[in-house]
Order: sequence, then C-alpha cells, then structure tokens
Amino acid sequence: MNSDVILETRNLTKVYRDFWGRPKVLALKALDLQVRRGEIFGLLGPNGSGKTTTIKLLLGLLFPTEGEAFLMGEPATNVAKNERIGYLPEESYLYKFLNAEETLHFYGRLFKLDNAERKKRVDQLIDMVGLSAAKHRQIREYSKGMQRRIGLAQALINDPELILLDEPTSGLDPIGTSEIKDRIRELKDRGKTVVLSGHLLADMQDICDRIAILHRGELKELGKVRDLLTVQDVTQIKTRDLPEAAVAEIEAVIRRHGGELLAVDHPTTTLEELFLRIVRDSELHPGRRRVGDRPGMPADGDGDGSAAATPAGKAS
Ligand SMILES: Nc1ncnc2c1ncn2[C@@H]1O[C@H](COP(=O)(O)OP(=O)(O)OP(=O)(O)O)[C@@H](O)[C@H]1O
Repeated sequence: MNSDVILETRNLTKVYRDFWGRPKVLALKALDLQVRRGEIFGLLGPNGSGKTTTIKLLLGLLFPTEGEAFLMGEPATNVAKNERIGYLPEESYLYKFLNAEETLHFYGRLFKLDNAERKKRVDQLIDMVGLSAAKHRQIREYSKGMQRRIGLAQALINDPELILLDEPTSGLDPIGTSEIKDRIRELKDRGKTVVLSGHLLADMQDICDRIAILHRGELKELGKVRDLLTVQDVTQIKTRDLPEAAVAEIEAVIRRHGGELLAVDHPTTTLEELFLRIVRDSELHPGRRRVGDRPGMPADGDGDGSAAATPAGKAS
C-alpha cells in the first residue's frame, strides 16, 4: 500500500444472508477505493446504498463475503487497529444519565488514557464541540444537535489519525450542520483523514475533497468534487456590476471569436447561507422581526410582510 494511502478496499463485497444462510441482500459489490492521508472523503448514496455496510466492514464489525480492506496498513478484520480510528456511528448510544464530561472520561478510560492526559483531552474536546456551558448537564437533556456534538467528541477521544463518521449531520438543523462541518474542516487542518457518509448533497459538496457515489451497493462515480461538478464546455467570467453598453461590447467581442453569450445575470446565494445569516442577525438583533439587508431588497419596515418588494430604483 502506497504510504500516501491510508485506506484501501479491494473487491470488497458483502452479502447479507437470511436465518438459513441463504443470500438475501447484495449490500456491497466489488468496491475498489483508495483514500489518501489528509483528505475529507465522502461516501455518498441514497438510503440503502451500502454506506453503513462499508464503514462497518472497514471497522471489522462485519466480515466481508469477498475482497479485503486495509486501514493504515492493517487488515480491516484486525480490530486492534481501531485504537487509532475514531468512529461516529449513525446513532450514538450514549449513557443518558452521564453528563458530557463523565461521558468523555468514560471513553478515555476505555482507551487507557492516564488521568492527566484524559483530563486535558476531555477539556479540549468539550471546548472544541462547543459544549463547555452544558458539560455538567446529563445527556438525556441534550438536543439532537448537542448529542451529535458529544458523539463527535467521543469519536476523537483517542486522538485518532483516521476518523469514520456515519452521517455526522443527520437530524441536525442548518446551524448544527454548519458547526459540525467547521469541526470536520478543523480536523483536516490538523492533518487528520476523515471519511464520512451522507446523502445531503449540499453538505457533501461543501466539505468533501473527493467523493464516491454508491447506488445499490455499486460504485457509480469517484473523483474530486470540483472536477465532477465542473461544466467543462462553459467559460464563466465574473465582474462587478456592468452597464448595459459594456455588456453589449463584451458580447460583440465574444461573437467576433465565434462564441455565444449564454447568460448575463447576478449570482444567487445558497438557501443555507441566507438561513444562517438571518439566524445570526436575529441573535444580534433579537427585537427586529425581519432582516432586509439584501442589496436590491428593501427591508419590510413593520415586518408584517404586506409591502411588496420592488426592484431598486423602480416605483411600485
Ligand atoms: N443486518 C442486515 N441484514 C440484512 N440486510 C441488511 C442488513 N444491514 C443492511 N442491510 C441491507 O443492505 C443494504 C445496504 O444497507 P446500508 O445500511 O449499508 O445502506 P446505507 O447506504 O447506509 O443506508 P442509509 O442511508 O439508509 O443509512 C440495504 O438494502 C439494507 O436493507
């Protein structure tokens, strides 16, 4: 295995069998994959496409029907290698009557961290996932987002070099999702390798360097997100707002070169960015009922939504 490759699967195949040992579901079919050190790699696919099965095979929690996988040079079936891996399952099973601090100390003890090291890591991780203010509250009182965050902290207690996250943003609202994505980016900045699964396309696009798209257990696409999404036969030029005369001149130049001007428009933001901005503004200005700070969109003064938004400069 090339030293740059931290995880590799070869012909990895899983057939689930029924009670009588008869093949029931072909959950993963001959998966060949390589993940490089330091990248954020996404396993993307609809429900039932084999993402969780792949992660469980990598951890040695399931035995492959055919093929093999290697993580950090060790066979996946060697569970001792999991001491160097962080794992966030699709659903974390946390002890509801422990608080965040006790939970992390519990897992730190499982990894046999000494007292001083364990205390240092627990404090750092609670801070990293933003639970300092709630660290003495029992997990049963936590919201879904807080539970996902403590699950992530638990997955990192052994300071792993490879982190497997099964749907890390499942059940989270856009703010919780954005926070988890920030934490995952930080892990990459610290040189960690992250493999995550998901089916929320915008999140995967945002965060992954490379993705594999699975469908019914088969690998359908693999590559850098940027390459997969680039429309090669269209050139896009961005500039500050231009007067019509300038656009006409540019169009003439494009025609002279045998081209065709396909579109002149203003970019749109994503609904996620808009949502996050509104929630953050609302936290800063709790009394304000509607935040109309988008260029060209007049604020609705009394916030009752009755005033129609008209293009800037035009009378209604
Ligand atoms: N223990 C099992 N016994 C039998 N079939 C199973 C078992 N676990 C998973 N499967 C089947 O294997 C296929 C792949 O399931 P898997 O959970 O790996 O998909 P997934 O991509 O993680 O889905 P989701 O997004 O819903 O979590 C599905 O058809 C599923 O029904």
